[in-house]
Amino acid sequence: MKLEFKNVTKQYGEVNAVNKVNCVMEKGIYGLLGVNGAGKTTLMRMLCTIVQPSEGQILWNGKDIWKLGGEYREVLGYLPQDFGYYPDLTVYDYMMYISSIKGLKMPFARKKVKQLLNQVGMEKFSKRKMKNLSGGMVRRVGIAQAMLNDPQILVLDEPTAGLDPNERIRFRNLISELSEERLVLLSTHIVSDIEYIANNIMLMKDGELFYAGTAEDLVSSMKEKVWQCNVSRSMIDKYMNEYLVGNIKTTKTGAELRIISIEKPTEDAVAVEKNLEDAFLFYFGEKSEEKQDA
Ligand SMILES: Nc1ncnc2c1ncn2[C@@H]1O[C@H](COP(=O)(O)OP(=O)(O)OP(=O)(O)O)[C@@H](O)[C@H]1O
Repeated sequence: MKLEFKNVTKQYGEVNAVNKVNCVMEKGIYGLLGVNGAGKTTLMRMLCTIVQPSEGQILWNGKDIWKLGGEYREVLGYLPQDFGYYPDLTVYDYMMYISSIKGLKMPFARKKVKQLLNQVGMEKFSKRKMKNLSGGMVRRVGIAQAMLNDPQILVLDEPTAGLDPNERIRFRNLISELSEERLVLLSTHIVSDIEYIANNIMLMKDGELFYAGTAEDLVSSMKEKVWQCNVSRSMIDKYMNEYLVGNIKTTKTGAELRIISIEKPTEDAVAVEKNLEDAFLFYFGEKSEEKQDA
């Protein structure tokens, strides 16, 4: 399986929502990270043939996805960000309804719906109306419906939006479980959603894909070191203004700061291992001074 973006651009008036994206994707989990408005949804909508690129091509095993049409949609599963459903349908009826839209035959659909609801932990709620589900439950049904055709490409647009920390963990495990023999593209602006499950990280900013590769390579591409140091309360603002500061943990006397910097910020600062969160802050973040200036 091979999915290829060739110079893919989407313009909305003056805005380049997606700008000349080039990349090749194969089996595995791809975490698409970017702040709001970076172009993630537009990129995914093009991949799902909902929006047509203004320029460029998306190829599935060497063929243009628009030319493949229905044949391509058969291998695709999509959970949109604004996942719409019929509130009065029960979970089971909703799944059966989507099965019929996807052209699944009745006996097979019944079996598949049962199996998927079981897999996403929703079988015991199959008689509950969609409108009476929690946000996390709705998302789980959303994933199950995207899996009905056993897709080779599974596209999940911010599947963890609005979920609590426990549900996020459950989701990570579920996505990891579902990723076998598939290409999963998952967008988020929360690093921990993908830190442990994605083999590949893609970073988007202002419509451009400016990094695609492993998390390890991304982290080591940062020349800066990550330091941990303790500062007194009165000095916190000074460090916040001078450095790129990640975590701030208040202590009895002041705060423990996680600072990204080439030089050692304080005499007793200790260099610590860099992680994906640091890299994300480094490539997307800004010093609080810059925030104030903006
Ligand atoms: N239908 C549209 N018409 C006009 N502009 C659009 C349209 N869809 C997206 N845009 C613009 O394109 C840019 C990228 O939007 P997109 O929704 O793809 O970003 P995103 O990374 O998915 O953000 P979010 O996480 O907030 O969904 C934004 O500037 C947005 O305002």
